[in-house]
Amino acid sequence: MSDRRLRRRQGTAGTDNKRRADGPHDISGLLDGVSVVLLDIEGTTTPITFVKDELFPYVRSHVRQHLEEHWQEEECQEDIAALRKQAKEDKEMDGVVLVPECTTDDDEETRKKVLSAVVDNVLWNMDADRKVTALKQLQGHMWRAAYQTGKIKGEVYPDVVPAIRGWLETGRQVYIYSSGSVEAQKLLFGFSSEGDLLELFSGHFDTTTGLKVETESYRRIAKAVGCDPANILFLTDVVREAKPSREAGMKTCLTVRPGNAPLTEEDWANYPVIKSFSELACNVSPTKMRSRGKAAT
Ligand SMILES: CSCCC(=O)C(=O)COP(=O)(O)O
Ligand SMILES: [Mg+2]
Repeated sequence: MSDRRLRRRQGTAGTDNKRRADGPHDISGLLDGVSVVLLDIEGTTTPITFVKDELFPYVRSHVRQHLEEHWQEEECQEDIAALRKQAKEDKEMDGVVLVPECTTDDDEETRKKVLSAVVDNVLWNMDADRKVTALKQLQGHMWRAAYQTGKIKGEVYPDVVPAIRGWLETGRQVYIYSSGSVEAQKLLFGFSSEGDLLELFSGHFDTTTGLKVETESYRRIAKAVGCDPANILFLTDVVREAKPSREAGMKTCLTVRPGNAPLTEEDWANYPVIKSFSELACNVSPTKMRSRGKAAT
């Protein structure tokens, strides 16, 4: 059997991302009728390596220190309570670490025991790259200090800002939908390598609206932005997110970026694919710029 047929049978694309990204793929008319562009972050606006090699390791190496320093604070206790609640829901899962009850008045021995359990619980959740709100809220709170002190700068692909500006100039709105908490999203774009980009976005959605693999989440987003799903274009690197967004009636396009998981032949056949936002850029003419506010087709 040929390599290609074998890969198709196994449902794996091998090096196809590179081969296919260099070849033709149909994205014509993708922006037609679109008045809202909804963007994923990791693997779409931002390299996966930034999340996996900078953001997540920061949490792993600072979680104990963060808990030690903020233990008495309401926000920290709320984060711990949310992790405890999530762990109870996960109690049947392999290797789950439960978080014992605690108060800020506990003796030192109890505090240390609970703190270690929280650290282990966070690491267990992160080992599985779980997208649960409790973990994402804590991560967002931890990254706050890292961004504000300049230890971390949000990475954004160079083709992202020019394309967004073109969409805005042609009367479209841009929203973010990421598993990272809304606070984490605002930090990434507020303290980005390209400066403060928050003014580009009309709003942000996270897992408090629902998981990205569930169709209902996309229906909720469409309702929240007051737009028919058919007029929303969702860009993501993950097929498990593309599928439910399409089921909800949105237009969907996959993004291929360096380091993203390879797409299968079937994915290439089923979805439009871009490797840079510049493929969806609007060349704004001076006339169109003067009539801002009108959605272009
Ligand atoms: C908002 S930055 C942190 C990204 C993150 O925590 C994550 O899980 C990535 O999720 P995405 O939905 O952007 O792929
Ligand atoms: Mg992604």
